[in-house]
Amino acid sequence: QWGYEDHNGPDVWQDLFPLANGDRQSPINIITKDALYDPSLQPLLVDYDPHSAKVISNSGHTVAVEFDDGDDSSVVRGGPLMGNYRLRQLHFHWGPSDGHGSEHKVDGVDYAAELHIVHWNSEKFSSFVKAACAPDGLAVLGVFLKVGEPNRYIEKITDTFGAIRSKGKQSPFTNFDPSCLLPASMDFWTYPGSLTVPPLLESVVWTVLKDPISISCEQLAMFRSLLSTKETAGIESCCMTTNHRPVQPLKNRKVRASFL
Ligand SMILES: NS(=O)(=O)c1cccc(NC(=O)NCCCCO)c1
Ligand SMILES: [Zn+2]
Repeated sequence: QWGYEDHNGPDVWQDLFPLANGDRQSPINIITKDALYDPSLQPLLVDYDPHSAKVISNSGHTVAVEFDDGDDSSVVRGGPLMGNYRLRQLHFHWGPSDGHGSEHKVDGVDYAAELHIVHWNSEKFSSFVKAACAPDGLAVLGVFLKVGEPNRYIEKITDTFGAIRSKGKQSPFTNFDPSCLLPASMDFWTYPGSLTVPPLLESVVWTVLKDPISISCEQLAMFRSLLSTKETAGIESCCMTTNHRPVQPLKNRKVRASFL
């Protein structure tokens, strides 16, 4: 099973997942001076129904809030996107210390963590799984987390950790609108990329917000206290201390900016 340790981590994912060395892999280092301002980019518009939120789960690789994607109650549109993309799940990536943990970088700088809000193209496809195999099938909104003040909305997520400590655990989680985890500005960079976890499918239109949201170091420590092992693991249980993929080659891609 793939993971983030030496024996099963990002450096050996290519053994089982050949796309690891593909032409549009994520994450990347966003070099701001090379980003092209594109005035034709529309504003990114999110419209989420808090009742779409269903469960929060420990997948063993991250903690994810899963949404009911049976209709277009919660969507993102605009920006570089053609049509509606339906909200599916959100999850986080972090590192072993506060100094790094984001997946994307900005001018070589890491943030402490990164939130991914995952959507799929419900205009062209009938399911997430089908959309995940198409070049414009998924839209992931990336939000950087910077260590600072405690975040009262992240607190709603960390409050559930006692019930989902080990891999495979789930807990009801509703009445949650992910807009509360977005910064004041919706300025973004966008580029064509991939899932940052196996199978690394090259089906993601990435939009990475320029401004971070805050998270406290205590809240970050709670993410690292989640377990990547099942409850039955007993004494061999281990903490989810890191789950971020290193940056990948830009190759023949352009990053566009929605702002000057
Ligand atoms: N990291 S990411 O590129 O945003 C990305 C995009 C789409 C799916 C995923 N990850 C998954 O689907 N993981 C399956 C388990 C997560 C829900 O428990 C990650
Ligand atoms: Zn992710």
